[in-house]
Amino acid sequence: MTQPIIALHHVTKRYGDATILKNIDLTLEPGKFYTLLGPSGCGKTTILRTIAGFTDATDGDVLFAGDRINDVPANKRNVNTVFQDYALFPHMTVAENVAFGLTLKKRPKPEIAERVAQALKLVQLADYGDREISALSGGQQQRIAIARAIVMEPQVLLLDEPLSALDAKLRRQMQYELRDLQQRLGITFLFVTHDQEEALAMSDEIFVMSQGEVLQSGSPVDIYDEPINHFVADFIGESNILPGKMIADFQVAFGGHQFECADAGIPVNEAVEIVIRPEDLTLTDPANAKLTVTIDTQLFRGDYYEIAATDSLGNDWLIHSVNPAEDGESVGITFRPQDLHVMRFGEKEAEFDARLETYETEDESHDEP
Ligand SMILES: Nc1ncnc2c1ncn2[C@@H]1O[C@H](COP(=O)(O)OP(=O)(O)OP(=O)(O)O)[C@@H](O)[C@H]1O
Repeated sequence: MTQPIIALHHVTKRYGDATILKNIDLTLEPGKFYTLLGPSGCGKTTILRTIAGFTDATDGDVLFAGDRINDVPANKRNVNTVFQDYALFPHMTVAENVAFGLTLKKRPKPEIAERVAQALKLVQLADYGDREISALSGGQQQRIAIARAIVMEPQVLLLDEPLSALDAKLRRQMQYELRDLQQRLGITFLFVTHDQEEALAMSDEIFVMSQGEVLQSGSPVDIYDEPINHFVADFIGESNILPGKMIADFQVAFGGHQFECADAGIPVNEAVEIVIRPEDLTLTDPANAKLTVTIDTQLFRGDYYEIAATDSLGNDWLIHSVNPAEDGESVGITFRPQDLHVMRFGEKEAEFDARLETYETEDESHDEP
């Protein structure tokens, strides 16, 4: 593995009796786009502040390129932050704002001018240097805040909900721009959001947080397809989460029937939860179906119908279908074994990874001649 640019080892943060971060371990590799995702108050900003040096960890180590930096002051860390409210100086021009950090460092004037011009070009506002901050739109102010951070040439850029003040359309555009900028700069971004769509769209790797803990980390696809528990499944994307029981390896029961699934290593008869994404369900004739449900209601969402239904045991189902159904109609649903994902109650990420390893390795050994 590449030497991490940032690592947190067993980082805990307490304010009085309240434990805000609980034994956080995370590593960031150079040049990747990472996201801290979780509901309000789960500790995302506190992690950024700990890395930036604005907050001290109560316990644990903060490493930069392998060196412990707990005692290094914020202005000596090769890390810059873009804040949620941009924190631009309203009485300065755009160029003066972007130049601020370099001026503080007493860099020569021609160097400052060149680096400011370069940073403004990178955020596509090359001609805006003389503008007043108040004469910029929200999206432009956002880009200036980013220019002011990247002009310092940090190895790590921390972004605290930088898109939250923008309207939906501009927000989408800025998602593309930020991703593109990260790839062009080739530096590490650690982005904070509570918006799961934004996290899925932009990140190489996501850390899903709840109540001061990282519950799961992985690529957007891994986290979407194999959420570790109810919280993650529910927080990321739309899902059907049903109570079930493990019958055997690769066999699970729910909704009154047994089904083939892609999960193993769980004791027989253990109570589990099953996740199926609404887009993995297909409406079909009840005669060919795996389960029959009754349609309660449906909403037209433009490119699909979002259908709410109930099975014979009273479980609620959400189905995305390109075809509409009739309210009150009894319809069949089908799904593939690989679209079921079984979750154990209370399983931690390390246990989940270890379990997956056992049967994924077994699978490979079955493949050998
Ligand atoms: N200086 C402080 N003193 C006491 N408690 C604090 C302090 N700073 C943060 N907290 C508490 O720590 C918890 C985590 O806050 P943090 O800002 O890290 O959450 P967050 O996930 O970034 O939330 P949001 O998405 O709302 O910004 C909150 O309950 C907050 O009230």
